[in-house]
Amino acid sequence: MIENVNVFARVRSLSGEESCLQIHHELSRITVNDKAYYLDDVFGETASQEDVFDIVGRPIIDGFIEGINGTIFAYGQTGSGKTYTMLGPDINGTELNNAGIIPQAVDQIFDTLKGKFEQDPVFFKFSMKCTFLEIYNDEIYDLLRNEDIFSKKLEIRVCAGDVKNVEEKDVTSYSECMELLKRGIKKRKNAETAMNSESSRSHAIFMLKLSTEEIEGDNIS
Ligand SMILES: Nc1ncnc2c1ncn2[C@@H]1O[C@H](COP(=O)(O)OP(=O)(O)OP(=O)(O)O)[C@@H](O)[C@H]1O
Repeated sequence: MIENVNVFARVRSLSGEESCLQIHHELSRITVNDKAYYLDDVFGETASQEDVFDIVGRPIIDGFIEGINGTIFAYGQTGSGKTYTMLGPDINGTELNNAGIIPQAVDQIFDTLKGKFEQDPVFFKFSMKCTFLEIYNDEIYDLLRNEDIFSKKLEIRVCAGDVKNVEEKDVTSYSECMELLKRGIKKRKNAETAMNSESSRSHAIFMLKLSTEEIEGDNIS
């Protein structure tokens, strides 16, 4: 069962080095230097991107399509595999191999919505908007703005709980959404760290806002 907050761990391979982490998948336990931690699930070095998405992403996306807000975020030190898990190893490549949580989520969302629409083109309607922000040195930048992002800092509207003047783009398909994602990623600030040759220097937030309308008899929901 999915709780309000679920916590997962994923261990990446260390190219030949010995790891101090041990994974016990059935017990959802990770052991670090003999200290055991129990989480909602744990993924070892052999877990695939699909394995991670099925447990971490799919329930959130199912809820999102039904109108429940959801967030998936990755946390870890530089080089630990956040970008790999969220996006995949080569998000800008022409072939999307080993797609991470975000591309798989976008695919599932449009697949489900288009299926619903094809079943009932008269009574089911949907629209989706996408925003992509980065937080760098405590400032917020819009990754989907056409002009130079360094010139436009944005502000959080605390009362409204959103970001002022952020660009919201309409998306109608998986490929449109992926184009925006790739465009935004190219604008992110990257630099090398000792642990990662292509380290992201900021926190990135990719958001989708979905509106649906279903007509059943006289009821519109
Ligand atoms: N599960 C995995 N399987 C294979 N390779 C992985 C895995 N996780 C990460 N890697 C590889 O490890 C390297 C670092 O991963 P990644 O860039 O995702 O780290 P990160 O946590 O996003 O780092 P940063 O915070 O510095 O941006 C990349 O070359 C990535 O392809």
